[in-house]
Amino acid sequence: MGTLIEDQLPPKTISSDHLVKAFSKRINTIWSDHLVKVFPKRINRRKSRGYIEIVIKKVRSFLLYKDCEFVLPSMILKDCDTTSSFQTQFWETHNVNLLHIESRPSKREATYEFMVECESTAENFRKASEDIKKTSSYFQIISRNYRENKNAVPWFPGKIKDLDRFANQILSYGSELDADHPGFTDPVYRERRKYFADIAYNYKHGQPIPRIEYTDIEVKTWGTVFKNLTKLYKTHACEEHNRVFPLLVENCGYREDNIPQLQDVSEFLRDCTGFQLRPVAGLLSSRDFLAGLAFRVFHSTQYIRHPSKPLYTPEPDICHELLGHVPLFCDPKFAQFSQEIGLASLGAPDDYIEKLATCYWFTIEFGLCRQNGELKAFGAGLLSSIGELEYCLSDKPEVREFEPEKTCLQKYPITEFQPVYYVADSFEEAKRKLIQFASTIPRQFAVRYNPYTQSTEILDSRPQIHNLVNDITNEMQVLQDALLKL
Ligand SMILES: C[C@H](O)[C@H](O)[C@H]1CNc2nc(N)[nH]c(=O)c2N1
Ligand SMILES: N[C@@H](Cc1ccccc1)C(=O)O
Ligand SMILES: [Fe+2]
Repeated sequence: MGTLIEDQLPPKTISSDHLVKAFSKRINTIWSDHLVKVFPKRINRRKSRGYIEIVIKKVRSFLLYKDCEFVLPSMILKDCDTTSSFQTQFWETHNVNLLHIESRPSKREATYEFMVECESTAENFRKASEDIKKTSSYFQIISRNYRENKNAVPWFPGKIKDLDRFANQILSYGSELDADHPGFTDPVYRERRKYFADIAYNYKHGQPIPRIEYTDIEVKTWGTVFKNLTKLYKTHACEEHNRVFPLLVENCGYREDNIPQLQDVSEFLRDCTGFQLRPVAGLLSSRDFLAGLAFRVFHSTQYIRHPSKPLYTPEPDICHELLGHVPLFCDPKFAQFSQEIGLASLGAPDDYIEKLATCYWFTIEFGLCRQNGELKAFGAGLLSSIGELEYCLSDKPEVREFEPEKTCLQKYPITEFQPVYYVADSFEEAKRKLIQFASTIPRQFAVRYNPYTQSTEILDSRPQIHNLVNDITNEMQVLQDALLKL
């Protein structure tokens, strides 16, 4: 992965164009970025105008990149209230490099809130933050570097667009195959994987997902998987999967001789539950992957498994995403359950991320459920693997009740059939248990997803909670109205 980024580093003489690129890469790639939220205590309310004019002293150019303003170090703030200009100088004297500063009307107090993005050594940052905390009425550090800073909340996306930052944080790039991968020695396959990885790497939120002309070999592989799996679904898949599948055939081109396009599927999903797909170049960390779910965004691969092993693949591929995951994300209760796992993960400590990832594994990937007294598969890893779909409902594996407190500790293999499966009574029941479990995660605030602004909100003040009460009261009104008219 490293090379991809280094290739784009600026040459020795720097044009402003190159700087823009370098800065955007830094924002995306340096994990030590700190996002600090500060309330200046003595803000002059009449004077503050909700924005900051920036004059850069030593470097003349003011850089604008997409919707972000990247501010060079050694700058001062002019023509805004004295508090924030004090603060900027303050960061400077502490040798903290400002990358981005933003002011917004606060949702917590009748004042403005400053979001400051900066980088520095851990020691300088600690000193500066201790000092600034004294002059602030609200102070929070949200950092990628949370392991070095015990006061920091692990960084998580605030706006849906922030998911663009995951693209270059993948654990393995799509074209880097392990030696035991069936496509490892196939140069044509590797080239193709690079092609897909690059599409995902360059994808930005809001763009349509590029359409793919799949090769004959790829379509044939899909056909084999599709034909064999659809035979099994009636007896092995849960009701929800069987209910939705015909709609995907009807609306999204699910056919033996056609690999559906992610864009078409994503649009259909949005109509069903508001879920959407986003292409991904490789494996994401559990933290990033789960955070996507909080926004009802599912990171999907676009390539297909190697033709030599159509019935089993050691990693997710388009068969797994489209045949395993998509049908269930069309189900409202399942969608809610999935988002709930995502929301619980935001800002959670590492050990809890692992526990949630394990719950994800034994439900969304490999879960079973009880329907009309029979066991059925709802996990996507089962619904996309002919071998494992039959195996999981045989009498060979061990089956236990889904109990997040216990399930979250279970170790599991990734490249072979699961020795243990967990059963949920219904998605609603699983969600209820999970919310209960999530309330044990140590976190100083509640998080809520605002679908209107497609952003996550940290709820840690009275005004925000009042707003929530207000929203719910409106909903209650609708409920009451509906009940009266029944
Ligand atoms: C959340 C859990 O760790 C899960 O296995 C995730 C990890 N990262 C991933 N990344 C991608 N691209 N696709 C996936 O299905 C997953 N699964
Ligand atoms: N084994 C699954 C793919 C998969 C791999 C890893 C995790 C989840 C799913 C299949 O063959 O379809
Ligand atoms: Fe999956």
